[in-house]
Amino acid sequence: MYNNVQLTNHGVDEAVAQLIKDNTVEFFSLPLDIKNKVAVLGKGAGLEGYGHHYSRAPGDKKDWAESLILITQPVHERNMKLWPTSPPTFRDALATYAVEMTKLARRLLGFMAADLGDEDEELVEAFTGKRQSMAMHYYPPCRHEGKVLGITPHTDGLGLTLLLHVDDTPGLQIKKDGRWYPVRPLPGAMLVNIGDVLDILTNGAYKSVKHRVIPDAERGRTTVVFVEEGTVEEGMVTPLPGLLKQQEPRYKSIHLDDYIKGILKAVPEGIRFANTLKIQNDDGST
Ligand SMILES: O=C(O)CCC(=O)C(=O)O
Ligand SMILES: [Fe+2]
Repeated sequence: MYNNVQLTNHGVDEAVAQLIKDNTVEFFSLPLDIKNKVAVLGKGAGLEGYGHHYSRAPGDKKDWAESLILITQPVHERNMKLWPTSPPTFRDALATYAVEMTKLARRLLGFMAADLGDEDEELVEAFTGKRQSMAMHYYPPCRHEGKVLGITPHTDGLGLTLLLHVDDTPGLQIKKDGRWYPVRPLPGAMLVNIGDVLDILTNGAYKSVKHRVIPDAERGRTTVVFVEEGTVEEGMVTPLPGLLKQQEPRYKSIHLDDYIKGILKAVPEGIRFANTLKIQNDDGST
């Protein structure tokens, strides 16, 4: 069972991946006033748009990244005012990449369902037709090691995250057994990251992984991150009903809307909201 792997044989159309990489690099290289045309709308308006999204971490280290976050599916939830028109091929690149990534996510979720013995593919169903978003990040080089972080340590709050490295600059680290391990970008590879919602849906079988980004002293780093949300019927974030026929639930159920509100409040405080949903056993274990 895996919860953080790099897939090299992922079948994503190379031209489609190249197009999103090229457009992302070009976007971040544009003058600030152009990028700010799609700036985050401000407090309470959600995370969509261009800006310094993660500079809300507690502690004295500042997050050192420029990001562009957009909802890509369903189409009617796209906020086209925040979809850049420069470079001119960016919108097309985003839309075609989202379609390719939906196919890859379906295949991966199918493997996970088989692995879990989820014969009815409830896991695949949970993600079908749900909201997807993309986050493009640029981490400028930084020589002040120790003073800044590319992205503060976190687990991804939502379902399945698929990360595409645009270059081979290192920076991403994952936490395992209390230690940070660097992820070395493999050319063309897609990094699979389990988010907290997937952890909850699989009743803890697939565990979300804590990760952070450390900026490189010499080179900038660009990534393209695809995120898919998953819920069971009525928009609930809960262990899959099929799994609970044979297991006790490890997480309480919550509606996705309340879950997202919970994350937005917990993240700035450095809290993993999913932990608050864990069911304690009589002996205090989870
Ligand atoms: O850019 C990266 O390597 C990580 C980005 C990330 O953790 C995120 O978007 O949640
Ligand atoms: Fe992340």
